[in-house]
Formats: sequence, structure tokens, C-alpha cells
Amino acid sequence: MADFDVVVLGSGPGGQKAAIAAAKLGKRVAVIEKRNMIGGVCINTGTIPSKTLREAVLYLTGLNQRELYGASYRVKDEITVTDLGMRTQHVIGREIQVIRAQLARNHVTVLQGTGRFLDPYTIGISGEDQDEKKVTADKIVIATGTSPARPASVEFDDKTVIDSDAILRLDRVPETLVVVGAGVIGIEYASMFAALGTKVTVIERRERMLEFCDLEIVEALKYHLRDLAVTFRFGENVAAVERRPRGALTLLESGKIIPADCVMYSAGRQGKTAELCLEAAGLSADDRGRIKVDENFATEVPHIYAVGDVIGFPALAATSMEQGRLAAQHACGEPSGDLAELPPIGIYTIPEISFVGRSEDELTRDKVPFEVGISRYRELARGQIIGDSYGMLKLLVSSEDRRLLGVHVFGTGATELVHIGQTVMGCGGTVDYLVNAVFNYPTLAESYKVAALDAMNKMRTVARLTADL
Ligand SMILES: Cc1cc2nc3c(=O)[nH]c(=O)nc-3n(C[C@H](O)[C@H](O)[C@H](O)COP(=O)(O)OP(=O)(O)OC[C@H]3O[C@@H](n4cnc5c(N)ncnc54)[C@H](O)[C@@H]3O)c2cc1C
Ligand SMILES: NC(=O)c1ccc[n+]([C@@H]2O[C@H](COP(=O)([O-])OP(=O)(O)OC[C@H]3O[C@@H](n4cnc5c(N)ncnc54)[C@H](O)[C@@H]3O)[C@@H](O)[C@H]2O)c1
Repeated sequence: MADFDVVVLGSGPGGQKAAIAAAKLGKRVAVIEKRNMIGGVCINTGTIPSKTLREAVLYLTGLNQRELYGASYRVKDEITVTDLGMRTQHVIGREIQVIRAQLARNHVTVLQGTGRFLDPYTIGISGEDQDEKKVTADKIVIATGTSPARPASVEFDDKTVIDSDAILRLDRVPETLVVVGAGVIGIEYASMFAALGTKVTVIERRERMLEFCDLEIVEALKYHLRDLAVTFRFGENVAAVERRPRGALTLLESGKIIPADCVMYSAGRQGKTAELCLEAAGLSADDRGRIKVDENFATEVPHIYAVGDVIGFPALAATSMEQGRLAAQHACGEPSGDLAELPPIGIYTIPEISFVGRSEDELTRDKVPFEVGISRYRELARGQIIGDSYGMLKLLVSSEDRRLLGVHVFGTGATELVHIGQTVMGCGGTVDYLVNAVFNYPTLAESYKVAALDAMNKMRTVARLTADL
């Protein structure tokens, strides 16, 4: 008999939920995780520290209150990394306790160390001061995540030239910062440091950023970030980064030279598969370290599953958890269902962005007729109360059957608000539901009703003119 029914490699969101789902089905489960990494990238270096840092920045800078109390309003004048780090460390500590307690009460064994395949059913576990231990399992779930991709030509020193892990360990808030790569990580950190008063330059080789987002909303974000002194260099490639005693020079292929206290690379991530000895299990990874899976998250070796960032897109904590749960259900012979069709996207920039469903560009490309309904926070009583004059919610409504096709939100509470739209869409709801619903007043949720009325009025105008002879 194997030592465990299910062994999970990695304790990030994917691994945790896989382990707990299997334990709930009465299986003997173990999670293998490195020392000091319980909770994975999500808790230790990714989602949770960055989102907590964002809250600390918003609170200490008083940025969200300036509309009401004036441009000079601040909670603290000289914000230090200690001020920022305190909140982050507190939340990380608490979250780790929560995860440990959840695993313990579900009788999941945590094995400390780095795992690698010795054969398709055996994992070797080695730690800093221990000989390699062996455990066997009937089913194995790989949830080893990713780490920041570091171009070989760039010398990282974790102080002047850094990645998104090291940005959490800076010893001071830089006055100037170059961010290489305008993906979600790059733009989130760019907006946080800009809010702190750092002069940020973002370098992106594509012609635009966040291509999967609604263009109008990305334009609004860019406007806001420029207002916070962010400079964008689109269509530019980094040729070299040179470290100097008092900072770094970023040399672009176009010949520009950008001086800064610090350069942060956020130009993609690499699957953590190099140390797994996948070949011993009959598996392989692609050049970005990603493992191929089927619709049940099973790899080419049927008793081995892979979930989370290590399988690539969409590489979100939210989806990783769900993949973990579904993989474990399938591995344990329990009906597992499919991953939900309407995953939301939340981007925690300042201001934040969130959406569900399709964008105007996608609908136009696919020749799907739609009407747009918009609500602006400045016309909502709650918007005035909180001092958010720029926020907006946009509904995309099918002109044919009046169903919601997409919801795009920009501004305070966007990542929460989007779930109202997601629920209406998931239940096949039409704009009429929102037109007729009564919302609490004064709320930001009321923006759904205002936007729905706007879309309905526009559709009515089309209908009226169409009826005219
Ligand atoms: C800066 C940043 C911000 C982010 N913000 C968000 C956000 O706001 N919302 C969101 O949904 N997502 C966000 N993400 C993405 C999110 O963090 C990931 O999608 C999520 O953490 C992936 O979960 P995972 O289960 O794949 O594993 P990870 O969280 O990547 O954890 C994998 C774990 O496996 C362990 N491991 C690796 N190899 C081995 C081995 N050989 N043996 C044992 N253990 C091993 C690692 O130590 C690690 O702890 C962010 C990511 C970053 C970097
Ligand atoms: N709020 C969230 O949900 C959230 C937050 C952060 C991260 N994440 C996840 O983390 C993953 C990784 O994010 P990321 O931002 O590191 O990667 P990414 O791959 O999304 O973005 C990298 C960007 O860097 C650019 N780039 C690459 N090399 C470059 C170069 N040499 N010069 C200039 N630009 C260059 C690319 O064109 C791309 O736009 C994402 O897939 C995302 O899902 C999610």
C-alpha cells in the first residue's frame, strides 16, 4: 500500500484546495512544501503581500481622500518601508496560520522540503539539513507554481535591479523606478509606487498594455497613472541594464537611457519544474516550465495531475484554487464538473479594474451587436460621499436578446462590484432584471441600475427610429 492516497507538491492556492478536497473525500493526503513557503507564492511573495501593500499605500498616502480634503492630505508625511512592511508581515503571518490550521483540521500531513520525482509513484523530499526522504502515493498533484523570469543578460542584485519578489524587501522607497514589462504585476506595482510619490517609468515592448482589458478603461487608467507622474514607453525594448553605485541605467534599443534608483523586472514568469525531475515520472515541461494537462487537469501520465500557475494561463489565485479542487475530485473518482465559464479578472491597480465576460473589441470583432450602458460614480450619491469622481461601470448588452455580454468596472470597489454582473450573467439574466431591481441607496452597486437604464434608453431610441416610416 502507498504511504498516501494523494500527495500534493506545493501549498499555494492550487495545492491547498487539492489537498483539502481530497481529504474531505476521506483520503490520506500529504502536501510537500519548502521551508517558510506555506501558502505558496500567493501568500508569501505574490497576491497577498502586493494587495496588502496596496491597502497600506492607500491608507498612508490618503490618496483616496484628497478629493474631499485637498491635494495635500496625507496620513503620514514620510512613508518608510517599515510603515509599509508592518501591515504586509501582519497579514502574511495571519494567513499562514489560517492555512496551517485548515490543513491540520482536515488531517493533511505537511512534509517540509523540496520534492522531486524518483519514479511515477515516488517522491523524494530533501530539506536543508535532512537526507532525502521517500514517500509513495497513488495520485500526485503538481502545484509548484512559478517564479519571476530573469533574463540571463541582466544582473539582478535584489537591491538596484530586482524582480517582483525582491520589491517587497527594498530598504527604502525609491525616488525613481523603472518597471520593465507592463503586465498585471508591472502595472500594479507601478501604480502603488507612483501613489507613494516615486517617479515611475514603465517600459513595454508591445504597443499597448493589458490587451485583454476594455480599451476605454485602460485609457482611463493610463490617464490616472500619468497624473501620478508615470511615464509610459510603449513599443520599446530593453537593450541592457547597467548597475551603478547610486542606481541603474536602463538602455533601450531606441537609444534612450533612463536613470533610476531601482529597476524592477516584471516581464513574465517561469514554471517551477526544473527541480521536479519530471523525466523520472515520464513527464516534461515546455520552455517556460509549463506542464500540459487535459480538461480534468490530468497530465500525460494519468495518475499525475497539475494545477495552478504551473499549467499556464490564466495563472490566477482564484482559478488555481478551483483547478486544485476539480483535479482532486477527478483523481478521487468523484464527479468534478467543469471550471466555471465566466471567470472574473481583477487588477489591483490604483484605481482598480475588474471585468467579466467579453469586451467591446471582442464583440465587434465577432460581429455581435451590442449596446453600451454607462454609469459614472460622480453621478452616484455614494461616489460623492467617498470622493471617487472617476469611477465608472459599463454594461455591454446584447441588442438581440438583451442579455448581459460583459461588465467592466473601473474605480473603487471594482473587484467586488463585478460579481453582481457575474451572477446576473451566470444566471442568463437580461438588462431588464437590473432595470427593475431596487438597489440599496446610496451604494456603488446602484451603478448597475443606472448603467442598465442607460443601455435600455439607447435601445429604445433605436427601436423608436426603426419603427418610424
Ligand atoms: C506580485 C503578484 C501579484 C499577484 N496578484 C494576484 C491577484 O491579485 N489575484 C490573483 O488571483 N492572482 C494574483 N497573482 C497570481 C497568484 O499568486 C498565483 O496565480 C497563485 O499563487 C498560483 O497558485 P499555485 O497554486 O499555482 O501555486 P504558488 O502560489 O505559485 O505556490 C507554489 C508553491 O509550490 C512550492 N514548490 C515549488 N516547487 C516545489 C517542490 N519541488 N517541492 C515542494 N514545493 C514546491 C513553492 O515553494 C510554492 O510555495 C499574483 C502573483 C504575483 C507574483
Ligand atoms: N490581479 C491579478 O490578478 C494579478 C496580479 C499580478 C499577477 N497576476 C498574474 O501573474 C502573471 C505574471 O504577470 P507578469 O506581469 O509578470 O507577466 P506578463 O507575462 O503578464 O507580462 C509581462 C509583460 O512584460 C512585457 N515584456 C516582456 N519582456 C520585455 C522586455 N524585455 N522589455 C519590455 N517589456 C517586456 C510583455 O510584453 C508583457 O506585456 C500573470 O499571468 C497574471 O495572471 C495576476
